[in-house]
Amino acid sequence: MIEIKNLSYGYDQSLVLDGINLSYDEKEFLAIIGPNGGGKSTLLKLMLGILTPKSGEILLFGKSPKDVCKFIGYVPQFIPINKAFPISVLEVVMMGRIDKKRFGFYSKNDKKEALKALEIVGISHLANRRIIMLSGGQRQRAYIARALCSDAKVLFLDEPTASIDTRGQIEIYELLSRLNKSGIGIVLVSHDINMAIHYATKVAYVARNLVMHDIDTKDNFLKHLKQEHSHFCDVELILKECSCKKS
Ligand SMILES: Nc1ncnc2c1ncn2[C@@H]1O[C@H](COP(=O)(O)OP(=O)(O)OP(=O)(O)O)[C@@H](O)[C@H]1O
Repeated sequence: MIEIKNLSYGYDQSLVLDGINLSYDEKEFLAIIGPNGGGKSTLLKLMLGILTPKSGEILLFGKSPKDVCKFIGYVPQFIPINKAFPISVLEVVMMGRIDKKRFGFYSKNDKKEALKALEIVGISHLANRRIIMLSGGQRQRAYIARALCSDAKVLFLDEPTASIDTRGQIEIYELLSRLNKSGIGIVLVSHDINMAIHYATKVAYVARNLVMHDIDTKDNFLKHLKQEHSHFCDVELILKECSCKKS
């Protein structure tokens, strides 16, 4: 579903990503981890078609990302909220169907789909509340609902649990895991290695290059890190000596 071949990208002369290869299908819950400035968000933006590769190729569902945006739901890292604009949760979620509007109006079906998405993420009771009144975790659920109701086959999320408390983080990861099991692809950038390891089925470590790890079980992955990467710590994974296949 996502095929990346020999991808390189730099904002100026120097390369941020160099020779990246990745093969992903929607059955997987893929977490992209790595150090600050390693190129995680850049990789996500390339997969979304927001940026264009300097060299190499990215195919989503066999096509260029720009041609398949209707299958992609994106939850960005920062979503600015205009406090003076009293938009409701339901209205935010319906924005996911903006391309389906007819003559500038949402249909009954758009509203039905938005309510269904709110039901799935567990906050249908908050549909009429102003978005600024929600907690960080509830707001993040609303944005996931917005991405879902666009009929997305894969969700891309950039740091979905930043500034959410631990309980809220677990709930968001549980929700994403459930969505993944129901057939929706999940690709997320995370700094929280513990959460990523616990919920993801694949972990891509990105620091200019990409190293892919399969996670059959959390224990095996931690054992693997201990054996192969003696300087592993919670925040900075340094996998330069990694015996895993560098793709
Ligand atoms: N628009 C831009 N113009 C120039 N350089 C940029 C731009 N966006 C990112 N960079 C640089 O590209 C590199 C990779 O940035 P990116 O945001 O992809 O890293 P990241 O792994 O997501 O980092 P973090 O974990 O800190 O969010 C960094 O050195 C960053 O300064």
